[in-house]
Amino acid sequence: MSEARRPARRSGQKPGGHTGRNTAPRQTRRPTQSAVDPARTAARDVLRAVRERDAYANLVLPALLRERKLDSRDAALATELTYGAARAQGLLDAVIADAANRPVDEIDGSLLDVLRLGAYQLLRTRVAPHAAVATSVDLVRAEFGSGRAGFVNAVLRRVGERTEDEWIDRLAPDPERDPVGHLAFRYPHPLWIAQAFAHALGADAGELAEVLAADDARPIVHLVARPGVITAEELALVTGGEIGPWSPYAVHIEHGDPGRLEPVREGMAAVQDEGSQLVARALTLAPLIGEDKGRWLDLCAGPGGKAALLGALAALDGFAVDAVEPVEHRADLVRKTARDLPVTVHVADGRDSGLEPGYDRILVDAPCTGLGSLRRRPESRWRRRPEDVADLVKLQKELLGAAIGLLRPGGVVLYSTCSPHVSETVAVVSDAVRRHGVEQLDTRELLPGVPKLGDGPGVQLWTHRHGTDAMFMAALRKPVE
Ligand SMILES: C[S@@+](CC[C@H](N)C(=O)[O-])C[C@H]1O[C@@H](n2cnc3c(N)ncnc32)[C@H](O)[C@@H]1O
Repeated sequence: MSEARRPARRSGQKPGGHTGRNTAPRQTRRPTQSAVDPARTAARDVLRAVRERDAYANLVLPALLRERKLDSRDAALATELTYGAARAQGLLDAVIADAANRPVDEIDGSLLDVLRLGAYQLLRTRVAPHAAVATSVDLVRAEFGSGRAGFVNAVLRRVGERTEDEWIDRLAPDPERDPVGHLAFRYPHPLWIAQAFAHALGADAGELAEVLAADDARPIVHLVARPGVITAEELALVTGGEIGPWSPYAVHIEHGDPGRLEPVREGMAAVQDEGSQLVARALTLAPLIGEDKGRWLDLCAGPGGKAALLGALAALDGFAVDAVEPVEHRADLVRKTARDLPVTVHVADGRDSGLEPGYDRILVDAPCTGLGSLRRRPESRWRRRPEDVADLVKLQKELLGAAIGLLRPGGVVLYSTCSPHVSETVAVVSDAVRRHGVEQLDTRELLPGVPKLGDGPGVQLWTHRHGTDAMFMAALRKPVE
């Protein structure tokens, strides 16, 4: 068995046990785990949790940084390395496989995590190459001993022999013959996702590089100022943030933990992507036939960001919102998020909620692949599978059909996804129009002042154009007989 394939020794065992064939040069320095760089140790541990337990890096990392009390410099480095390596995994793996002369699935996972971190530093950061290699070798030596450290040392030295562009020239598909494949390699995304984006862009497929690059940019935090409680101007003043360009409730903050901001702790504001704010607002602006009697429904409500914004807007007019969520702990999150608002939470399947029909306005913010918010969830692009789409589309169609059944004649349903995949967006909407005879409204008119919304009638937001998640939305009105 090669060093690279040797099963990981359980953590907690002392380093220095039998390591089998040792192909590495003799090493005299044996760092202990505690002596190894805390930022890189944290990054390695998060990548391991993502790989072994399907954990979410953006949940595990902040908890781990708090628990280990990393200072702000180490915390920033750990964050950059973890998220950067998680996002770039496809490119890093191709380079590592070439440098190691074997497929990455033949490399022990614990070593692969460190190789990904090391390769990321070598190719995509200004960390000095000797530091990138030495710290990676130290991580492995402290845990597994010199044999495996020698393997990591050799592979990373080979990785460092070329720049990122040189590796792309060597390994990426030819840009003339396979332009989408080339871009998917250069701006690391699975090919099927790059193809789905190109399809959704249609005539604007020339923007694909910008779409993919936007997923790699560090997202800034968007806050929503709760209507009727605080204005965006006041929130920007209190937080030192910038007023968002499109939603009247949005404030952007570049730095800091939003959970520590007083308006967030007091429930006057919350973290919410500006695109999500536009979705909730669009529902409230849609023209009904007949009077709005103030019966609103959010059919897929968890964790409750849009339900809370709808609730706050409903409260201004003395209206009320029902919120449906089948997953108990997510229903709890809705209750928490929308506390003090006229929002009633129902734990139920939206396809068969048992609610009384006759709603004026319904939001179907359907479960989806989430391909529109990959920048916020670093590892998710590598976890999603194209096979996921068909099951989600079936559920999306059923939920939209159920919502139309709950609308009163002249009422409006707003269908939205945090995905631009056309099977989840325009195809679901066309199916509903065909099957249920609803009228498609020009959704662009429900986002006043927002530019570049395409040909309609649905709206596709794009991160590279609008700075929001790539939300899709379409407003459908039930005809009056
Ligand atoms: C995209 S999320 C909604 C996000 C939410 N609107 C917000 O702004 O916080 C989709 C939600 O639909 C829920 N869901 C899944 N299956 C459902 C079903 N059959 N009926 C209703 N909701 C469902 C999921 O649990 C998830 O909480």
